[in-house]
Order: sequence, then structure tokens, then C-alpha cells
Amino acid sequence: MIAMVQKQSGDMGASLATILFVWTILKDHFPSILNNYIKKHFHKLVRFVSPYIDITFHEHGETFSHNEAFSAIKSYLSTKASSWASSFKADFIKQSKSLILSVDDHEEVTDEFRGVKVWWVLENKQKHSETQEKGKALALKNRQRKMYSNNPCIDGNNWRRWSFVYFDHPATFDTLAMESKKKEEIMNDLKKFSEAKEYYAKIGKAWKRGYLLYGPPGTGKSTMIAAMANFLNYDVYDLELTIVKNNRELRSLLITTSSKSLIVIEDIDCSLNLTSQRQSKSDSESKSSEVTLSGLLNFIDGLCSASGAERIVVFTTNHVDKLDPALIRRGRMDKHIAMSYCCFEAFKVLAKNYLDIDSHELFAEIDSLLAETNMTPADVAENIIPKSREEEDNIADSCLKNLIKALKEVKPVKGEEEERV
Ligand SMILES: Nc1ncnc2c1ncn2[C@@H]1O[C@H](COP(=O)(O)OP(=O)(O)OP(=O)(O)O)[C@@H](O)[C@H]1O
Ligand SMILES: [Mg+2]
Repeated sequence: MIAMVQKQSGDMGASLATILFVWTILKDHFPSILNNYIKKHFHKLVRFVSPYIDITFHEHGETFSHNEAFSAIKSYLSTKASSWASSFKADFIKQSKSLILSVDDHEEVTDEFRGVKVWWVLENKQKHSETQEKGKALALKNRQRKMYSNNPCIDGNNWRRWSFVYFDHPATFDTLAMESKKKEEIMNDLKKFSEAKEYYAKIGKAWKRGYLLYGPPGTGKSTMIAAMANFLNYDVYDLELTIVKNNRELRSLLITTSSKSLIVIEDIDCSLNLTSQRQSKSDSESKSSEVTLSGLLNFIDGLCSASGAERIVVFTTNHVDKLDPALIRRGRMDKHIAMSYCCFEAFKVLAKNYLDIDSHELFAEIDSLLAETNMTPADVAENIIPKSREEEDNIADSCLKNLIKALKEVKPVKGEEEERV
């Protein structure tokens, strides 16, 4: 919003007209370098003789906060505008229950304040707001992210629900050992989710997505969570259910999580033994924790519907078959991801990470050994880490030989053809 206030009148206005006239002639007849030079001084001159003062009121302040002055002017002008302007915008203003009419973009409203003439113009500076949006996104990207863990509730009044450390996990999808097709699918899914604010609002669903990561220990479930958080630039809330006493506490913890966060419940099967059998147990048997499956599900379902905040809920388990079907049904856990033993493609990611090699003469042998062996990426990684200083001369060679030896020691699991990572 720009207010042009009349400073002086008479001669000054005439001088400005003359300067503008001369400027038009100069512009057409001088080369661009000279043109720039004249331009600089021309603006100084115009400012000096101009009979007006321009005052700009931005809608948002430097810190992207809303400028109260802007709203006040908007309301003030709505009373004036009706007699001057012919094109209006109608909207709500904070703390006002009724609809406010305001001047449309570029529409001018003339006003007089203590004998001084003021022209008000609403200017929609698209570029400026784009810059603000970009600035906001950059600030969000560069903020230091946090990893929270919940504290037990000892004194209800002074309960510090979450403690945090700065989140600085190096895992990314690049370093995650997994088939590239599968990785891409997950990345696309995450990206789609993070850009779907309007879609969730349209269908009236809470802006959240549930992931279930399952697989044997050491297959990269926790590593995947770190990669997801890094990919999305989210905070992580590591929710330890075993120290949550009841549903009330659980709710209180969940509603204090912030937007753009991953809420993680690791080893969901062990956390509370939330299985069908558990539900049928009597209250006395399950009083160590009163968090119930239905409580957990309700909060997860209702989570963020009030605030419209963006959250991803991740459960991990080593035993997917032990989980209550209600907990993992589609719609609740939207995506089920099997994390499994190391395949050759996953091994190549690890070889690149740990040894910085893309190929090696021993790769073919490793390929066929991995195809008939169940070894986790954690074990593969452990075997290709250089163990001693002597290995430094030919690190890749000796580390790959270590791995081959270890693979040969692991008995092939016949008939148990599990899906590989
Ligand atoms: N898919 C993988 N990609 C890269 N590194 C991995 C992968 N899987 C395991 N690792 C390595 O092994 C270590 C252990 O893996 P991680 O903690 O992610 O396994 P997990 O599946 O969460 O195991 P658990 O079920 O015991 O919690 C990691 O720190 C990482 O170095
Ligand atoms: Mg883990």
C-alpha cells in the first residue's frame, strides 16, 4: 500500500514537468552507458523537486509477520473507498467479524488529512511476495532441526514433555543402501505429501501420512527415518511409549508436537505389546501402562486435524505379523515398507559410501554370494569397514575379501527366499 502525500504545490510541480520532458528527449538520444549515468542523477533531481512524499506500507514485516499498520489502513480506507473507487476487494480482517471492502489493486483513493492531500494506491508487488515466500522457505531450510524425546510425567504441573538435541544425522537417501527404484518411490511419495496441503484441506483430511517400516534388526529402519527427516527438512519426535502412563499423557504429548515433523514410534510391537491378545487382557494385567491401542489410533487419526499441521507418523517393527491389523491397516499406515537383507544393488551403495568404489573385480563373486545369503546391510557395512592400519594400502581389496569370507561363513537359508532390500 502506497500513500503519496502532497508536499508542496505550484512552481515545484511545473519544474517536475519540465524535467520529465527533458528526460524523455535524453532517453531517446543517448547511448545506454550515458543513459545509466544520467538516470542515477535524474532520480535524485526528481526527488528533490517532487511535490510529493511516497510512504509505503508493506503487508508483511521483515520477519514475515503481519504489519498491523497495513490492516488498520485497509479498514480506514474501506470507509473512504466507497465514494472514490469503483473496484473493490472483499475479505475478512483479523479481529473483525464483518466483511471489509477494500480498494482493488492499483485503484486509487484520494483523501485529505488536515489540509494535506493524500493519494492511496494498493500495489500488488508480486515479485516482493515471491521473494518473501522464497525467504521463508530458505529460513525454514536453514533452521537447525531438532530431535525430541519424551520425558516421563512425574509432576503433572511441571511436566517438561519433550527434551531435544539438535538433529545432525548424516543419513540421506543417497547413502541409504536399498534398490534405487524403491528409494525413488519413497522419495516421490514424501514429496507428494509435503506439497499436498491444499489436497488434504479439500478432502477434509488431516495432513498426515503414516509409514510402517518393518524388517529384521540392522536393515536400516532407523537409518531410513533419518534420511526421511533430512529429505523433508522435518524435526523428529522420538516417542517412547513405554514411559507414557496413560492416554491422557499420550494425547498431551502428541498435541504439543510441531508442524513439519516426523513422529516416530520404534519397535511398536515391543513398546506396548499392542496386539489383539493385549486387548483381551484384563485391566489389572495391563496396568503397567494404560495407553491403549484405541487411544493411540484415535490420536493418530485425529492428529493435526485441529491445527492443519503437516506430520508424518512412522512405526517400526521387527515383527510385522505380530501387530494388530487395526494398527497397520491402510489409511492408518498409508505406506508399508519392507526393509530386508542386503541385495547387490544395496551393497554397491555401501561400497561407494565406505570404500568410495563403483566397481571391483570381486563384485561378481559378492553378487552371487549375496543372492544366496541373508546378510543385513548393517553386517555388510561392518565387514567392509577397514579393521586395521595395515589394510590402508589396499583398503578396497582387503575389505571386500573380509566380506566374502563373512558371507561364506553365513549359512545360506534354503527355501527361505526373503525379499531383499
Ligand atoms: N539400508 C541401509 N543403508 C545404509 N546403512 C545401513 C542400512 N541398514 C543398516 N545400515 C547401517 O547399520 C546400522 C544399523 O542400522 P539401523 O539402526 O538403521 O537398523 P534398524 O533396522 O533400525 O535396526 P533395529 O531393528 O535393530 O532398530 C546403521 O547405523 C547403518 O550404519
Ligand atoms: Mg532401529
